[in-house]
Amino acid sequence: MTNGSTSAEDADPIAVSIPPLDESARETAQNRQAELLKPPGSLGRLESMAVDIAAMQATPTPSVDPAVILTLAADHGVTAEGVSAYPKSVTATMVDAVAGGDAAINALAGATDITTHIVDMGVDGDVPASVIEQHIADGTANMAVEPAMTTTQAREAIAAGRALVEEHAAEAGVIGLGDLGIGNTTASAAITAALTETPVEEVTGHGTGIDETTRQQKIETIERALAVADPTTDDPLDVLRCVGGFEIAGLVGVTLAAASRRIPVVVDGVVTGAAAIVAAEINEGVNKYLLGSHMSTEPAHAIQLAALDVSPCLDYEMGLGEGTGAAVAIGTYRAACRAHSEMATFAEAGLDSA
Ligand SMILES: Cc1cc2ncn([C@H]3O[C@H](COP(=O)(O)O)[C@@H](O)[C@H]3O)c2cc1C
Ligand SMILES: O=C(O)c1cccnc1
Repeated sequence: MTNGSTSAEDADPIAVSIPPLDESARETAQNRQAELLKPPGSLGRLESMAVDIAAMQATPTPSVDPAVILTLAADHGVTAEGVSAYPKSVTATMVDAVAGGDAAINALAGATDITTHIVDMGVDGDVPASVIEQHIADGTANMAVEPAMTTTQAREAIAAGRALVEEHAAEAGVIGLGDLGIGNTTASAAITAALTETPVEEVTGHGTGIDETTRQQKIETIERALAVADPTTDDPLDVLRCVGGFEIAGLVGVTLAAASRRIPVVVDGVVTGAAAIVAAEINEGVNKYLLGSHMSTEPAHAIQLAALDVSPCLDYEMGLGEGTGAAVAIGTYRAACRAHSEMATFAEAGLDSA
């Protein structure tokens, strides 16, 4: 069951119109950068970050505020194959912790003035009433045995993600993507292998800390899943249905809806990266609205970012998810936008620029 979707989304949740970047706003912002009270180029990539956001938001004075992170949670049937260092029940426990303000995402988003929302897309267990409910089912099926979800469920989850943006982040300056779901680095690696045509061995990491023997089991599980369901690799919705997750599908919907509203989307780690490559395959216009955050320790992440042509703005050897990398990066994007909008020009300071 899902809720909050409009009849238009029910008709075709993947059909969105994504506007082109505003090149005139980019040019105005670029010119302003050249006039600010600093040697041209001396704020390095902070300058291009602000200019890129100006083109996305169609304004010469870009701002990340109000910044919102949507952390979508769901369970994965593939945990039955022993692919994670933690039991499936930890997903519900972590949703509880996020709702109570006790998780890493709460601390990091609090430190960077970001509003967070936690969403149940398909948790197999009880969650507190304060969690936003977009529950599709009690976790996906085991992808190593059968497709993770039905096409109807994949579409419902995408529609739910779109509804989340409309209902909770329509006025956001930026939206950061976050995930929770034991087993979801397996789904993410499988999606990445299929859509980027990369050998499973190269995209499969240690997730929450599995040893090398278990990683080999994870590789074998993903290879079996891709052989069992045999998704059409040039059909992103089919790949999502066969080896995805409800939170990943929801994040696809969030990304499509944000891009259609000119809201920049800050990709977090490997799970949100998997959602981003699905969204970009559904509609290539998405690419222009993606902002990198960090470089995850999971090997699929670098492959995803290269496929998306997105650069991370930091590398702190993080590999957690929840939106934690996005939270830290949004602090940097905010700094970039504030320098751009708040600094005086040489003329305002009564100085010649050269
Ligand atoms: C306590 C805890 C907090 C987390 N926060 C995010 N994840 C991350 O790790 C999980 C995916 O890794 P795997 O595929 O190896 O299961 C997801 O829940 C993801 O959000 C966590 C994992 C744990 C254990
Ligand atoms: O990069 C991530 O998003 C990640 C890495 C390990 C576990 N969960 C998420």
